[in-house]
Amino acid sequence: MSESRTPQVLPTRKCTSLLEKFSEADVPTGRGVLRTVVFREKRNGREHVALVVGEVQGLEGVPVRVHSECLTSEVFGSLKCDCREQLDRALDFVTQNGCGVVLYLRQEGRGIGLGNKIKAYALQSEGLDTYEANRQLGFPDDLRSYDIAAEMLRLLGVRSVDLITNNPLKIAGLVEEGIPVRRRIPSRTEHNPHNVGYLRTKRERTGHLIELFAEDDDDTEAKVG
Ligand SMILES: Nc1nc2c(ncn2[C@@H]2O[C@H](COP(=O)(O)OP(=O)(O)OP(=O)(O)O)[C@@H](O)[C@H]2O)c(=O)[nH]1
Ligand SMILES: [Zn+2]
Repeated sequence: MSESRTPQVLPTRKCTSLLEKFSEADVPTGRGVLRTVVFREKRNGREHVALVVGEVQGLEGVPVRVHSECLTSEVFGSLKCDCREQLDRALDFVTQNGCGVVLYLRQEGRGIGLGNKIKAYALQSEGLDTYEANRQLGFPDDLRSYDIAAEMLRLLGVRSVDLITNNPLKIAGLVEEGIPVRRRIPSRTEHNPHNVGYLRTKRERTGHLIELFAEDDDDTEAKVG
């Protein structure tokens, strides 16, 4: 009797490439030089940025922040969220560490875009929370995907990451896209009267590991901030 040859099911990932590496230069900043690498999405020309410190090619456990664009806080100083502070603290961490990557993804408003985020803010001023406002506009809670981030990391030669985040879905998203997450580095920011409700909602509704109050402190892990 001939040997049965049941095909083995192997883990797969998309073979198609979503991105091209478009340009690269050293940019001096107050924190030091950031190697600024721009990737372009082939399907729509959208540009995403990797800010690289040190030599990360072929390394395991590279400190990485996967950051989503937030024009309102990062450029205009909005106090409604903690995005700008998270970005600043991640840049502090990778520059002080001498090695790491901050990916700046053009996924404004958790992927719904700036105009829709401002529509969501208008609904929030009527009493809806951040997720209810998204739903009212016909969007899911979070429209982001991590395929672009994963491909950027692969193109940079990063083998596994220590992810700077409080968002468990971000960890799961990267792992699903084939990037091993060795551990989480918590990102701690200050809350204010304008963002405390938003942070609390993220903690309660989507399990964000946000330390809001002194009793949440756990000094056993490395932290950003
Ligand atoms: N739709 C919507 N997007 C928001 C709102 N507030 C902030 N954002 C967006 O949320 C995104 C924040 O993303 P991240 O900085 O990755 O934060 P996160 O998903 O909470 O995860 P970590 O910061 O990694 O813990 C940015 O794109 C902001 O523009 C809001 O009320 N509604
Ligand atoms: Zn924000």
